[in-house]
Amino acid sequence: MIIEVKNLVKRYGDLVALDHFDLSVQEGEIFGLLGPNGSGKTTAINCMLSLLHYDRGEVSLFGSPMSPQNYKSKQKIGVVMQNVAVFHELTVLENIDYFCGLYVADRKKRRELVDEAIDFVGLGEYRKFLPKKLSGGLLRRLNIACGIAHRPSLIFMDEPTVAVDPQSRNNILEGIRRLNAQGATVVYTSHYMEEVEQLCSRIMIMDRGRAVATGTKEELKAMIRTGEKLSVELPDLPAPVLREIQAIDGVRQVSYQNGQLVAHCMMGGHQMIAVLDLLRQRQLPFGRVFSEPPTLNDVFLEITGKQLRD
Ligand SMILES: Nc1ncnc2c1ncn2[C@@H]1O[C@H](COP(=O)(O)OP(=O)(O)OP(=O)(O)O)[C@@H](O)[C@H]1O
Repeated sequence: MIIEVKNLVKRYGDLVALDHFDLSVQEGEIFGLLGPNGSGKTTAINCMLSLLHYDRGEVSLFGSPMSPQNYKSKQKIGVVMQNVAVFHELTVLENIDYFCGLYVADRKKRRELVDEAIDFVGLGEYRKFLPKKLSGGLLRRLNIACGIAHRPSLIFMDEPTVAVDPQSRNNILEGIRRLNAQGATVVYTSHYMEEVEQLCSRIMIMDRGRAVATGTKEELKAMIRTGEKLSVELPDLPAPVLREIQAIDGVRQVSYQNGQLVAHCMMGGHQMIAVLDLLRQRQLPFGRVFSEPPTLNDVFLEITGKQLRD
């Protein structure tokens, strides 16, 4: 295991930010920490990095205990924090060179690494720009370049796509995939479930400082009873027929609003044919039909009783 966290407890006064938190990450993974605001993702990362004191528990990185003095491990780690942390007096190139210089003393080698990092995040035409001249998305890309230029083998990224434009978001996500393909293990926090689903090989869903479920997205979705969500466009649906649909085996919950029937179904059933057959038998014409698999929000909702997004 490249990361092994056991029984971590972190309190801020009376608030328990991490509540007996365990985590194992294997080399080569893109591991997602998914949870709503305040669930403890940033605190978990800061504890793993020894940036925060914790009350209890153990953190081991690269097979050895992590501590503020463990410089051997620190050299192999890249960190992209939630808040952009760059020097506003330095240009794009100077910023990346500065952060890379904390790890790589050799100037020639550093020049190569900095150039690679600039290409990597697509900031080639902005090398001489000061950060204040960059858009929010470009600034985030600079933040990433500063965190990864020294070619770390373990990268922590804390919500790197918050408030960025779609082009920069795609650039960032694609970049993370490439870093991973080049051998880096990535721990990625987000409260965007779609992003985590697309990117991560395994996901931990967090709530109130605890891991509520961990697995691949398929494993997580198999943990719940919620199955597909069926939507059928139809101009009219009398209430008695709606009740008949509700009574179909495997249909959990139905609603009809603005010409759209929505049926939430149980996992493992095939209720679409039964629902459409019933509409046909009742001579109710319908238009487009959609079927959506359960989302990680459904997983979160079923386990915690709350929506992932507040
Ligand atoms: N320095 C601090 N002092 C007191 N409470 C804190 C401090 N930092 C975090 N907290 C609290 O600890 C809990 C976990 O916060 P944390 O920032 O780790 O969550 P998060 O999942 O990263 O949230 P976000 O998505 O908003 O970054 C929250 O209730 C937060 O208010």
